[in-house]
Order: sequence, then structure tokens, then C-alpha cells
Amino acid sequence: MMKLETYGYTETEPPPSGLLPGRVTELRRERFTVMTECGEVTAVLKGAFYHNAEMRADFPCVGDFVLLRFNESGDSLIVTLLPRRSKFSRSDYSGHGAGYVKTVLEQVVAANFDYVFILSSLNNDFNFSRIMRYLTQARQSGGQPVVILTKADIAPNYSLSLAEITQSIPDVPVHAISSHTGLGKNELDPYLKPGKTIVFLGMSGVGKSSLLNVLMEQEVMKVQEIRKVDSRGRHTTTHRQLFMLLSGAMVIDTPGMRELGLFDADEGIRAGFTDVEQRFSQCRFNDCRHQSEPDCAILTAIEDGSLKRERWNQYISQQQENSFVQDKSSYLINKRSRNNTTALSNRETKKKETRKNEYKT
Ligand SMILES: Nc1nc2c(ncn2[C@@H]2O[C@H](COP(=O)(O)OP(=O)(O)OP(=O)(O)O)[C@@H](O)[C@H]2O)c(=O)[nH]1
Ligand SMILES: [Zn+2]
Repeated sequence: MMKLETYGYTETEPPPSGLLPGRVTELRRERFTVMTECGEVTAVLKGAFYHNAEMRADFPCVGDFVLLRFNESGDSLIVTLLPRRSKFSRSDYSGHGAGYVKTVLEQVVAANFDYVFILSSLNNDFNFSRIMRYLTQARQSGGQPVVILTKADIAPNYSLSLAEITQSIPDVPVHAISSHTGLGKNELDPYLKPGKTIVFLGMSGVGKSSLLNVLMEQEVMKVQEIRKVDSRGRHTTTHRQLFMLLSGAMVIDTPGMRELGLFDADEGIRAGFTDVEQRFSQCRFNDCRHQSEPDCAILTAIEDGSLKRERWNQYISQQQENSFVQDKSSYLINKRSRNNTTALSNRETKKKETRKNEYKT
């Protein structure tokens, strides 16, 4: 019989009689997959959850430990949510998908993790202040933050970024890795201990799926080729939400956790660029786009060297990131429709091929 300790269970008191402890490994609509010492079971929530819960935060999520009434011939019944030692939540104002709760305030998207891997790419998307903001989020979650700088293989001079971060946050471990070459992978071993749980926090495209694949030591997710324009990638999600690695450590990867990577508070960015923005008032046109307009203070400053071009480029990329963050919901919708379009065009191609073949015969 499997011991639930394998899944990070630390309760020493035996559960009330008739109840079986377990850990939620997957959640689809209102059906839960729960790992127990009697194996993996499917379960639903006891009605009292719907009647008594004030907020969605009181509902179990992936990573939660629960007590359930085991049912051999059908769905088991989750009766108790055990206290969480760490959690990530997001605000959910929509209320739908949870028709039973009218005022949805907080939705927990992952619970009971030990480490928060803050992923940031060492490519041209590298952004120090973003890492600091993730760090704040991670510290509030109750997990221990670990900064992972990804794609070290395409950043030959990454030691500078590495040193900058290490010096600013001496109390947080920082590792530079490459999922493609395996560089630095061994540095992660101390976190991959049996019973420990990890979550990933980071922008879309930083390499979360790729790292997960490396840790799984097999391809579980289709990593799609990066889109050149914005250094972001995307992937197709057809996988579990709590993974057991060969090492005995676990990784939680829920759609909600992925979205959290986009809920990247945007305040604090603009403050860092007053030297750039104060020039805007000196452009001839109020709506100057600083591209080719006459008497543009920015273009002039770049030309005479009083504003460094790199500084301006940094400003532009942060602005793009801002609109990306503010627009995260439409980003996600676009992402979905992009995927649909791909699926559609694949289908179209198939159809055409079939037709072609039909002509042939
Ligand atoms: N050169 C290099 N590219 C990498 C590395 N890791 C990931 N990539 C590339 O970066 C792109 C995005 O990687 P993913 O693993 O899909 O990123 P993600 O964070 O899961 O992205 P989302 O699913 O959108 O959240 C892909 O094209 C990967 O091949 C790495 O170590 N080196
Ligand atoms: Zn201008």
C-alpha cells in the first residue's frame, strides 16, 4: 500500500473513523481526482461545501489535502478540506463556472507547495523588476522562492544578470539553467526530494513546460516553437495537474497557476522610466509616437546621445509588457482562438488532402 506521506502528507493524527485522507491531483469542473492510500479515486464535494462556503477559497483545489468518504463503486465524497500550508489564489469576479457562489472573491489555484520556482528567461525578455514582483507574490504564498533563469544556452553573457540578481536578493537561491542543453540542471536536485511539491511562476513562454519535461525526464507536453516576434511560446495542454516526478518530488501545473504568471501587477514599472517620459512633453506633437515625427524629443535625444538607445528599447519593451499584462484576458482569448485556428487549418489541410486523394482514385 502506498503511504500518503509520499504525496507530502504530514498529518500525524489518525483521521476520524470512516474517513480517508487524500491529495487532490486534478480538478475538472466539479469532479476531483484524489490520490489516497487506496489508490486514485474520483470524488465530488459534499453538499455542505456549496451551502456553507462564503468564498471559492473554501473549495478544495489541486494540491489540497482532504478527507473523504470512500466509495468503492462510484464517486467518493469529499467532506473536509484540511488546513493549507501555502497557497496561490487569484481574484475571480466572473462568478460563472461557480454558479453556486454569487460573490466570488478569491479562487485558490494551487496549495501545499514547498517551493515556488520563479522562472525568468535570460533572452531579450529578461526583466529584473518583474522577477522582484514575482518574488513578492511568492513570499506571500507561504512557499519558499527559488529564482530560475531559463534559456542560459542562448545567453552567453548571463553571468552578469545572474550576479545582479544574486546580489540584490542574497537570501534567495538563484540558478541559471537550460532545458535544451541540461546546463545547471543538477543545481535543482536539492529541491527535488521525495514528498516535496513545486509550483512554477512565470510569464508565458519562459520555458515552464520545457523545464517540466526535463524534470519528468520524458516529453509530457508539446512545446511549440517560439514565435519570433515577441519571444513568447505557447503549448498545448493535455496533461495532469499534479505530477509525480521520478525523484519523488511533485510539480503542480494548473491553468490557474499559468494565468497567475500574467497577473503581474504593472505599477512600479513606469516609475522606473521618468528620465524617458519627462521628455515626451518636449515633442512637437502631443500624440507623437516617437518614430519619425518632426521635432521629436526622443529621436533628438537618441541622436545627440543624451538618451541611450538601449534605455529607450527597454522602455518600449516594458510598455509592451504592460499592455500585455493589462490585456491578459484578451491575450488568453487570443491564445485560445490561435490554437483553434491552428486546429481548424490542420483540419482544412486534412480535408484537402483527403479530397486530393479522392480525385486520385
Ligand atoms: N534556447 C532555449 N529555448 C528554450 C529553453 N526552454 C524553453 N525554450 C523555448 O521557449 C519556448 C517556450 O517554451 P515553453 O516551455 O513552452 O514555455 P512555457 O513557459 O511553458 O509557455 P506557456 O505554455 O505559454 O506558459 C519554446 O520554443 C521552447 O523551445 C531553453 O532552455 N533554451
Ligand atoms: Zn516624440
